[in-house]
Amino acid sequence: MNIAKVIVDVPASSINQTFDYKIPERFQEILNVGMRVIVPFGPRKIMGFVVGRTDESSFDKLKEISDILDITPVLTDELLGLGKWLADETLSMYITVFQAMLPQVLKAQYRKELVRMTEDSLPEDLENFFAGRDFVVYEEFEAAKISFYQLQKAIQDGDISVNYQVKSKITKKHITVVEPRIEPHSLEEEILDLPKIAKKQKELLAYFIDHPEPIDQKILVQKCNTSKSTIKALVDKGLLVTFKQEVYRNPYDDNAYARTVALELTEQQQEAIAPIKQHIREETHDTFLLHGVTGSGKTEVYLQAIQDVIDNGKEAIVLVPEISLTPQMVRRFKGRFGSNVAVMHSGLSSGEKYDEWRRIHRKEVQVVVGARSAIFAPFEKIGIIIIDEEHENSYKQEDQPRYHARDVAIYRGRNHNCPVILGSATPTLESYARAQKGVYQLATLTKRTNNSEMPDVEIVDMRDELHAGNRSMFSRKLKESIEACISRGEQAVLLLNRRGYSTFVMCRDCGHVKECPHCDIALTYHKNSNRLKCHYCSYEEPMPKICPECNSDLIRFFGTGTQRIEENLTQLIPEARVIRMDVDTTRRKGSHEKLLTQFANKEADILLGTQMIAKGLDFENVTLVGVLTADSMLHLPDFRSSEKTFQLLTQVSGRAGRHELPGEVIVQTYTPDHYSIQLASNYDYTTFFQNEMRTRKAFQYPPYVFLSLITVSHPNHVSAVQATQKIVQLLMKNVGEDTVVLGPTPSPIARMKDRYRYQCMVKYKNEPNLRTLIRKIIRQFDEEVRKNDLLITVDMQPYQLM
Ligand SMILES: Nc1ncnc2c1ncn2[C@@H]1O[C@H](COP(=O)(O)OP(=O)(O)OP(=O)(O)O)[C@@H](O)[C@H]1O
Ligand SMILES: [Zn+2]
Ligand SMILES: [Zn+2]
Repeated sequence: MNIAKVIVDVPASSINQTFDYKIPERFQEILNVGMRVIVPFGPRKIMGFVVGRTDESSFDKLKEISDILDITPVLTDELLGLGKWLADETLSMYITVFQAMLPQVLKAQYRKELVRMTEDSLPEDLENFFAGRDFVVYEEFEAAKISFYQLQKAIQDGDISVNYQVKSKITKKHITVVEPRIEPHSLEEEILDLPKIAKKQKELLAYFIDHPEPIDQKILVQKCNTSKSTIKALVDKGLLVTFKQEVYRNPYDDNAYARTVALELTEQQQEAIAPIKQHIREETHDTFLLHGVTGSGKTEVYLQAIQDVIDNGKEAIVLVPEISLTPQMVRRFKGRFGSNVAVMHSGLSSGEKYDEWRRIHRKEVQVVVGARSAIFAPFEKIGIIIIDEEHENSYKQEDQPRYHARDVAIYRGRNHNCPVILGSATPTLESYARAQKGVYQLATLTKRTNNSEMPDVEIVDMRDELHAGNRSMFSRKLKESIEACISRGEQAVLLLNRRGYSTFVMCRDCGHVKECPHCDIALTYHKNSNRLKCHYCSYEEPMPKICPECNSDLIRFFGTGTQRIEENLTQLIPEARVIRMDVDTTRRKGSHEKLLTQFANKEADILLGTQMIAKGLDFENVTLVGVLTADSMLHLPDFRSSEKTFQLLTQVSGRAGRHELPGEVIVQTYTPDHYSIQLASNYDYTTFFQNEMRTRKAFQYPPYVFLSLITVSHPNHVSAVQATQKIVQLLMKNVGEDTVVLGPTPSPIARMKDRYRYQCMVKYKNEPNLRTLIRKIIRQFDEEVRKNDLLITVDMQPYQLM
């Protein structure tokens, strides 16, 4: 078995296969499948994953593996198999999938360097540049402003060569630890021997008499109010020693969480958990849909199921939406399982993420709570997989590989013979339909744990407000309720459903709207900088003073950004203290948590924010929830817009009156009769499901059919249309009768970053060879993709149709 099969780090469809390499003698014993290696590939050295070992190769002149990057495999056999399946399923490259399974720091970085190959003199510029050195990093050449042509020629002549160095980004954290070198009783003598003026040194030694154990130098300096130089002086005298120790970066102080114990389950919870526990015990796979109203105690069910898994010696993966990985959520898991929990989400630094991953990899924890990519946790004895708020869009990755965490969860659940739980107050139509058909097991929690009523929802028709002469964003009813709420000393949450709305700039005279010159989308006004920005390509320009079309000075911004709402709010109710939460105020690391903590500490009366405030928050003093524009999402070109509206309204309503105090919800809308608004206000999921299923059936959308979306983009309009047209034709010729191929149609955002975008949509019920077919079709465009800047992306389960 001296040949390794390697997937190399070249994300190109023509290279999406294994390559054979000889395993040199010195690596024979240690090289294992799942390790990362460095291999020569063409003129350079690159990273690759070993996916197999074999004795034979159909090639006779094999190159050798240059180096091994890992000591233990980073991908288990199960993950390698999963990666292969996932790449096929989502039409992605193997390398892209493997890298998606690992923390960012394990992706290799390549450094180019120039190597002098000759003793003869080089052209003057280059000679000066090398200045007697044998190697120079490539960036230096770029900075040196020497003609590239000269370098090219020297490379052709063999005087200089380009070397690719693979550098891993891994950094481990070390601390300096201090401990006494001699026995405590001898320390006493030493103290007496020290000169009188060495007071600080004496104090420090005295500390070690009582605490002889090693201590982090930083903590020691703080604790003893001493300095590094004092420590050093004692080290020099041979009384103390310091050494470096590797530590994990743990962003959470595990001791800071008060331990909780299992609550006595309500009857409904018991009924829901019984079959799950049975599967844990019997080690069998099944998928459960836990449909429970907000506040019905789904999380407690998860916690107790996980406890069983831990007692069984197995491991648990819990996925929560990125946004709800709030301190509250972390506290609930760390509170129950302490340091047995690793947490993975994008708010951590890449070093912290790597350390949390290593704790999982080394099996030092049994539970991981994380966002989407935690589904790839390298556990080997998984006993349960839980996806909380399973309806959340963030479980679908909108980038290669375009996978849905739910599919991965079920695949791994089968591999490990363990139950998978999907939990939500508003399950996706897809999941609920599967539960109805018996593909998933349905468990329902209809009551809140404290039996408190769901808060009353009042719908306010904003057209009536206009007729009554109220042109503000706040209805009279909402204003009154906010004032009453504040005067009772309670708190309010206001949701601005911003998608589809933003602050665009329009000329009042001629109606001209400022658009991005590179994308077909209006520019957004940013007040802080008084500039217009594009959210798709980061283009920006200063806010114009006059209209570029008609020179009128009546150019103004419109729309309803959170910033403007905040201003209106403070004008309307000056005594209100407001915390605003949106992408702008939560950009900095930790700011999300900080704002929530302030709100929890009652430092504000109102929490105003976008979607990110709708989920998972549990504040006992919140009694009023206001939705400013319930319908702003309804009119997006997306067949899921009603479903998303229903979900959002239900989730945000669930934030009010969760504890002793009764809650109230006010929903402002211009379309009060729309069924998703009406039914959400009655918490009527079942009727919503039935209605929406009828619509989906009539228009042939999921879950009645499957969709595949192919998007083609090119800087030239005609090229984009033509390529899409060709794809459509090739598909039509080869699919079954019942399959519908739509297109070419311009994407809803028809131009982005100066590229024209067209799409082709396939709707099908049964098309077993579709993936192979699409792969084959795309291969026909390989050349155009490589040379002509054509871009084709395929999404086998599209959620974003833009
Ligand atoms: N069996 C129980 N007895 C008493 N209190 C409980 C019980 N189960 C859960 N709770 C409490 O009820 C509250 C709501 O529960 P939890 O947050 O788990 O609900 P949820 O269904 O996850 O809600 P949401 O979907 O709104 O996040 C929590 O404060 C929780 O501690
Ligand atoms: Zn104008
Ligand atoms: Zn743009």
